[in-house]
Formats: sequence, structure tokens, C-alpha cells
Amino acid sequence: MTTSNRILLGVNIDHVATLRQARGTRYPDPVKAALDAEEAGADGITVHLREDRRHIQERDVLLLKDVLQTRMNFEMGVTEEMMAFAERIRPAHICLVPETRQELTTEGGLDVAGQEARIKAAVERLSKIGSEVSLFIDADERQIAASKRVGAPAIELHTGRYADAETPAEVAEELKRVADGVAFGLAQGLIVNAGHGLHYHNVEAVAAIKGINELNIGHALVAHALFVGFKSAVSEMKALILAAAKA
Ligand SMILES: CC(=O)[C@@H](O)[C@H](O)COP(=O)(O)O
Ligand SMILES: NCC(=O)COP(=O)(O)O
Repeated sequence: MTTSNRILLGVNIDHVATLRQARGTRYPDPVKAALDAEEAGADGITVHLREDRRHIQERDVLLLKDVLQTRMNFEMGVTEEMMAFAERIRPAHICLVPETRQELTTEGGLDVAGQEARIKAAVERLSKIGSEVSLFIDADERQIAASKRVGAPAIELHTGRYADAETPAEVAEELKRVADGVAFGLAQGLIVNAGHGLHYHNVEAVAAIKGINELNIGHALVAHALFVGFKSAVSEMKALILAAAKA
């Protein structure tokens, strides 16, 4: 079981593309954001090619594949279109996520337990291209155990409920849910990542949970970058999570 205090920062650049798509311009370019993020200490770059293409486009993923110095974490729904695209680009990491066309953002985790055969087939197929496959799931023992059974080497725990919690009691309850999920995942021999809705004001408690491999953070970084620049936004976040993990 890993209990080191090393923690990685995966920078999600989806919402740089959201701003570009709002006007159909060529700017701001998520590829430039990715390169700036790497210079500022990002350990990896996350992109979610949504079925509706509301932010990241194929062009972004193809360019990133050529220029990234770190590694790509490619988030995708479990569809034939995405499986074929992933086979073409062979990202270092693939995270399978649930997708609902009308949702504002990824509202919950993938129901692995409810569709084990389908997810197992996807994990097997994507593992053949050399990608490390992770499943974006709620911090729920049933889903974590199912993730282990379908052969995924990694999971990413959805921290959205923690991020959205309002009262101190709710925050504590959701944080405990994430911490328990991390411990259970590690005990199953899984690599445990976490992300969604993490911000400068709520990230430290999650980064302090021992054994988390990587935090994936996007929306808050892009929002903060409007005021301080992308490199500063990333380096501030990186410093916060490293300090919290060491504490
Ligand atoms: C799966 C996940 O958490 C990220 O891809 C995040 O969802 C990106 O932002 P949107 O959900 O707003 O597309
Ligand atoms: N998988 C979570 C992610 O990549 C970033 O989510 P958010 O910080 O944009 O909410």
C-alpha cells in the first residue's frame, strides 16, 4: 500500500477551450495553456473530449499528443467513437467517465458495478494500446470493488460532493467519504486519483489524505488564471497541494 506524501497535479485545460468555443475563435488555445501548465509544474495534462464537443476538440488532442512533455490523461465516455479515437492517439492515461448530454458538468461517477461486463471489455480493449485505464467513480466501496474486478489499475474518486458541501458537518462527512474511499482503493491495490470541483480554498484537506497519487484540477485553475495568468495559477495550486501533502 502506498502511503507516501508525493502527490501529482494533473491540470485539466477543458475550460480554456470553453472560452474559445464561446466565440468560435482560435483563441485562447488550450495547447498553449498545456505548455504553460507544464512549465509551471503540472505533472500531466487532462482533457475531456465530450460527445457534444462543447470544449475540447479532436484537433486539440492530436496537437497535444505531439507536443506534451509530460503525459496526457484522456477523459472519455464509453462509446465506440471514443474507443476508436483513443486507439488512434494512444494516450498514456485514459479515464472512463459517465456522460450525459444535457449535464452542466460530470455530475456523478461511472456506474461500474451496474455494468461490469461492458466496462471490463472497455478496460481490456484500451489496456491493449498501452494506456493506463482509470475509472472516474464515486467514493463508494461497491464501485471501488467493481473497478478492481473489471481489471482497471486506477480509479479517480469524484470529489464534487465534497466541493459542493455547504455546512462544516457536510464538508467533514464528504471529506471522510473521500478518505475512506482512498483507503479502500489502496487496500484493493489500486492507484487512487481524485478530482472535480477542487479549488484553492478546499484542495488542501484532500491533498492531505495519504496515498492519493494525483489530483486533477481544471475549472478553478482556469478561473484564477484570468486574474494571475495560467502559469501562476498552476504554480500556486502545485505549491498548495505539495505543502498539504507534506504536512
Ligand atoms: C470528468 C471531469 O470531472 C472533468 O472532465 C470535468 O468534468 C471537466 O469539465 P466539464 O464537466 O465541465 O466538462
Ligand atoms: N476529473 C476531474 C478534472 O479533470 C477536473 O475537474 P474540475 O476541476 O474542472 O472540476
